[in-house]
Amino acid sequence: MQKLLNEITNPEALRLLNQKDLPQLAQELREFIINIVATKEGHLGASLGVVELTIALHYVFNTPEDLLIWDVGHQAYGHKILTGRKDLFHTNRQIGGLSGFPNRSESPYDAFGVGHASTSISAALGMAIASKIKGDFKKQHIAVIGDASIAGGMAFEGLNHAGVTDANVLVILNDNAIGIDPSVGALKMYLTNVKKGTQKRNNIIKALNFDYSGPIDGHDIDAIISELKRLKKVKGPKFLHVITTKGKGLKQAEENQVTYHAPGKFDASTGDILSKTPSEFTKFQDVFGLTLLELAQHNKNIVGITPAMPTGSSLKYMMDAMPDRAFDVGIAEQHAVTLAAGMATQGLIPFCNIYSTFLQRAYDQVIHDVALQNLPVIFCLDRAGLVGEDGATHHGVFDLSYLNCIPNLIVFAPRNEIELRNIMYTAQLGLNQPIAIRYPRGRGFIAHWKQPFNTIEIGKAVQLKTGHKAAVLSIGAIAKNVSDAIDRLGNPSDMAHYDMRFVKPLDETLLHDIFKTYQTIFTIEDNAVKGGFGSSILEFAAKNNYKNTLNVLGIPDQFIEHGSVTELQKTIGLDVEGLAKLFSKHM
Ligand SMILES: Cc1ncc(C[n+]2csc(CCOP(=O)(O)OP(=O)(O)O)c2C)c(N)n1
Ligand SMILES: CC(=O)[C@@H](O)[C@H](O)COP(=O)(O)O
Ligand SMILES: [Mg+2]
Repeated sequence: MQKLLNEITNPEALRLLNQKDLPQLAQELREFIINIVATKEGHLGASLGVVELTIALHYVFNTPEDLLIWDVGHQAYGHKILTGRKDLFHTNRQIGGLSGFPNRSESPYDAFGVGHASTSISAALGMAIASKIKGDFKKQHIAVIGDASIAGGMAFEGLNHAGVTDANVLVILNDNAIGIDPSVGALKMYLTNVKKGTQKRNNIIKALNFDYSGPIDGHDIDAIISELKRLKKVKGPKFLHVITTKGKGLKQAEENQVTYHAPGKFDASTGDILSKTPSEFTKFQDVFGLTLLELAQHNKNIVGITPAMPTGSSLKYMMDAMPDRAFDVGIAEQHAVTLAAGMATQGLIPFCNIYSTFLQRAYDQVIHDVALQNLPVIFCLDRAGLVGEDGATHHGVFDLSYLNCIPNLIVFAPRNEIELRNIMYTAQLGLNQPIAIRYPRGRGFIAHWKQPFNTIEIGKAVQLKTGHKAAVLSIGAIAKNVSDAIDRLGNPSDMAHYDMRFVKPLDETLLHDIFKTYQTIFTIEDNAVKGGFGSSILEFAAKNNYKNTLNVLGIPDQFIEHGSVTELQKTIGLDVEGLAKLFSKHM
């Protein structure tokens, strides 16, 4: 029974509550989050950990006038529920429903759109400076940032700037000593020492000119409220260090914080994760992780790098087996890329695994530190294409475009697990240039993917199917939808299908054949249509004066929201049925 929570339709109603009732509200809010996430899925541990902090923030500050920014935003479920979205919360992360992250178009209480880590301090500082310029000295600007996210470069840059301003900004460090995987690095050690009381002097936050307070117990609502009230009156940059437990209130989530970061469906009363229907297929991530380990066992120069995603990327297999050769560098994509570049100068073979969406952070490093020096770094871009429920902030739909224009870089997309294995094998044999290998989130299509290795010839495409009337050129794992769509045609033998494999270099010899053979050509990619694979084919056609009918399909020039991958593909015509319909129109 959510007696108190049911009355809280917005934070104004919350502020009318008696402070002594807030622990009861915290309990109800936790239960509400657990009940919905248990069936609808989503991020769990982070939101459970900040229930008291969330209530205290909205109780003390005058949101939405005061601006509250949640770093990453995966911990903001309580915030959403208290700010008028309780009745819609069951639609969280579903198509047409609430976004899993704060989003300015969703609510005036979401002061800044988030999803990628370490942005909150810069954004809050920007808002605080804007308020000052506008002569508003009452407004508060608050960034809540986790212990893993504060180690990201941008967060340091924000602190460094804020410390020399008199901007009215409050940074709250929500320190639960874990990211998705355990936090890493010297800063984590520093924070541990602060908590143990062994780091009383040389406070690095004070040294950056912040009014520092804490650490305080982030589950003690009265303590947080009293400190927030004090800080509200302090001018200039302030920093509050709060200690919380990720997963607080659900035993399993507290004990197994990595799994319960985003546990999938679970039993709300017991906390036990519900078993999924077993699949004969393996995740691309595990194919990557297990293949890398296998290769590293034979090639001593191989090293692995992940910025804070050892479990998600499956680099953990190598980290467990070879801790000296596999590195979790924390939320530090830029560092990860240049670290790989440095290693490559010394003859190591770095497999730098970064989610496609997060590599956007390290674009200059890819160009300036890797490609310009032609260093043979092997980028493995995980979560390429549509990722599903995480939505617009996380879809990996720009990589082919942003990599396509970089000289020296090979760009490859495996259509299945065996191709992923073989390109990893080929790359570690020794390329004289960098390569980016992009593959999707989730399971592949081949049960027996662990086949003996074969070398892939760089720049060589393959024909998957012959045809009489038209040709489809696909890149990457979307090939599966294309094959299934062709199978549904009245006359499948009309359509030829080529897996082009490489966006760079293109297999121009084969392309000439294709353009001379088929009047109608489709290009299909799960990347933005602008600047990606299809654009390269259009350029090829223009350069060679081909006048064929070209249909370029991919992610349209808009941000795609959240929903299951299949649903999202349907909305943009990349699903099997949509492709089949389109093909048949041209037959
Ligand atoms: C730039 C970037 N890299 C990686 C991620 C993936 N990611 C999401 S949450 C998270 C861990 C955040 O940990 P922390 O800041 O401590 O917050 P907590 O989950 O503990 O509340 C990571 C690595 C991301 N969102 N953005
Ligand atoms: C909040 C965040 O950025 C991550 O938790 C992300 O949701 C991970 O996505 P995967 O589930 O695809 O690893
Ligand atoms: Mg944390």
